[in-house]
Amino acid sequence: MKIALGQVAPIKGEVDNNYKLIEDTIRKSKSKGADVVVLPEAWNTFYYPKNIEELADVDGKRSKEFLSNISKELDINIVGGSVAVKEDGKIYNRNYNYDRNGKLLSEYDKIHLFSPAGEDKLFTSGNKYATFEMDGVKCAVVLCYDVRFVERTRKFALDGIEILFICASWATSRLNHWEALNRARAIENQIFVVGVNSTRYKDDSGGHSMIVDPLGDYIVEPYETTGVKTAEINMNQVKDVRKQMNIYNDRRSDLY
Ligand SMILES: NC(=O)CCC(=O)C(=O)O
Repeated sequence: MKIALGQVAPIKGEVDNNYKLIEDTIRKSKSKGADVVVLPEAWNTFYYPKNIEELADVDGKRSKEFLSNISKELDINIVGGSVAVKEDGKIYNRNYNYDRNGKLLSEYDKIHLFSPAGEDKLFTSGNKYATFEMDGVKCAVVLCYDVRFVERTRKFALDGIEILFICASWATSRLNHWEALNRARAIENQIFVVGVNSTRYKDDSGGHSMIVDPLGDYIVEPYETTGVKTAEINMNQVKDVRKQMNIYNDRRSDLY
């Protein structure tokens, strides 16, 4: 599976420009031969303009139409990061994922809202997660702060996921946490982790997107420059790693 990391810099409040940016990112990913492109968090409005209520996508209509049409046109899977969506008078930080035929694979609303930045005052948190199968591989997504809550990823792993996508708008000042958490989730669950963070100098979103293999080694090292990077992952590696050391067989679930 060839994965494209959509490490881009959405502009706060400039929704139309951000759609164009994301369209270019998806087209560039396709031109590099990617099977899947992964987008960052909150790419329609960025994180967060004061008039978010006006700018949020009503019922996710525009985002869904856009992602569905372009995934089908280009024959590419899209892990859609997230968009601000307004529904029944509430705002959600929502993830949509599409397959290469334009079919919605799953959606979820960010569960743990980032209270240090007041996200919990603007948004309503979700209350369900979903796994999905993409080109025959079981996957799940967590949005940014959600990755800190270790039990959630463990449950996905127990459910059989082999790739965790982490879509973020993560501050430069905590990139040490970002890198450690991406690698930890890979090592402790023996899965691939694909982390995509936006870059935005002024709003301090620090890039360092990466792909980590089930041993915790980098397939794509965290990088700073804005732009798409691609790499192939070999799904057999999950089985190979678990043949050498299988933490699932050795777990003491009777104790925790
Ligand atoms: N957008 C977010 O959820 C930010 C999370 C973050 O920066 C963190 O340190 O956690």
